[in-house]
Amino acid sequence: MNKIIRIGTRDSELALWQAKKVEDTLKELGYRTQLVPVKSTGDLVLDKPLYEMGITGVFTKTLDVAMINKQIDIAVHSMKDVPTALPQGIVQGAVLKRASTADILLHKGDTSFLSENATAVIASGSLRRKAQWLNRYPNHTVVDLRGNVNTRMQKLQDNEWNGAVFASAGLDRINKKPKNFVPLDWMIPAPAQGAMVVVVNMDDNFALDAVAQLNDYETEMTTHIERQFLRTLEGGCTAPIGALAMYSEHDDTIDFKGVLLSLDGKIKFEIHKVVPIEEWKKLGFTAAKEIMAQGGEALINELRLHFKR
Ligand SMILES: NCc1[nH]cc(CCC(=O)O)c1CC(=O)O
Repeated sequence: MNKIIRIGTRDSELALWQAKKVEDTLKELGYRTQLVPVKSTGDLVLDKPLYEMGITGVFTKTLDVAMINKQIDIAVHSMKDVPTALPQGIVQGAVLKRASTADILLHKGDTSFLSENATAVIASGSLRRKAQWLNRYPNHTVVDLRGNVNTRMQKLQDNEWNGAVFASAGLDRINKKPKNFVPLDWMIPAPAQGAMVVVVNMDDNFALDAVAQLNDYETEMTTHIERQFLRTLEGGCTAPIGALAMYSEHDDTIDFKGVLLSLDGKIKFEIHKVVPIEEWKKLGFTAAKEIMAQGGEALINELRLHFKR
């Protein structure tokens, strides 16, 4: 019980907040912990190429390498940034209780551009947000916007754009949600948006036992459904895909919404199912198969070709 659990985190404000949240909870349970901010892959060396180890995520690979090198014991991620296939030897230790799943639009006080036929420039670096925005507002233009939450907020202020799309959960966590925002209740979030995951080395029973106590079963289940939908549809390519599963205690059912769009938002395949809880394990898979049968498979194949070029 005396071992110190080293918690790896990236050094953005949001990442640090999330890692501290896990640290505090572990401390409350009586564990000793240490936060280890990990900067870039540059100073981390592995004796095998990353892809051979199944390390693919842009946001997660630095921590994956640190974990395989045993420089950290666990890593905390925004679950939506984690590829659906984890690297060899790394397992999901816990999914924390989910916060808001919503996307929101930050604007500058005037929202008249949301009325029909108006034009506007909206910023987002996400294929999913861009496609859903253009599907709903075909007269608008969507420009690219990348960086961590703080950088993106600054860029919105520094540019003439009308607004930019953010995950509500990220802004809530670092307490930076401005008053100028509108919730986008029609937009389907990224699979696992608003959830945090803790990953652990497969053979580390001490950390696995500790972290298991942080798991929220309902969030584990709903994010599993959403990520299964994503994995079944895209199979390694990137595509504008949204998914949201919600458990209803009252009916003991899962409400699932999924969407796949073309990059320009002109084509959209949607699914909405409400199923008894007993069917949760296959729900993401069956929903994805239905989207494919609607014509989604051809669209995915097109996207695969597009990104190969
Ligand atoms: N890709 C960046 C990212 N990863 C997780 C969050 C916020 C927290 C969450 O969605 O769980 C964000 C910022 C955003 O999408 O605005």
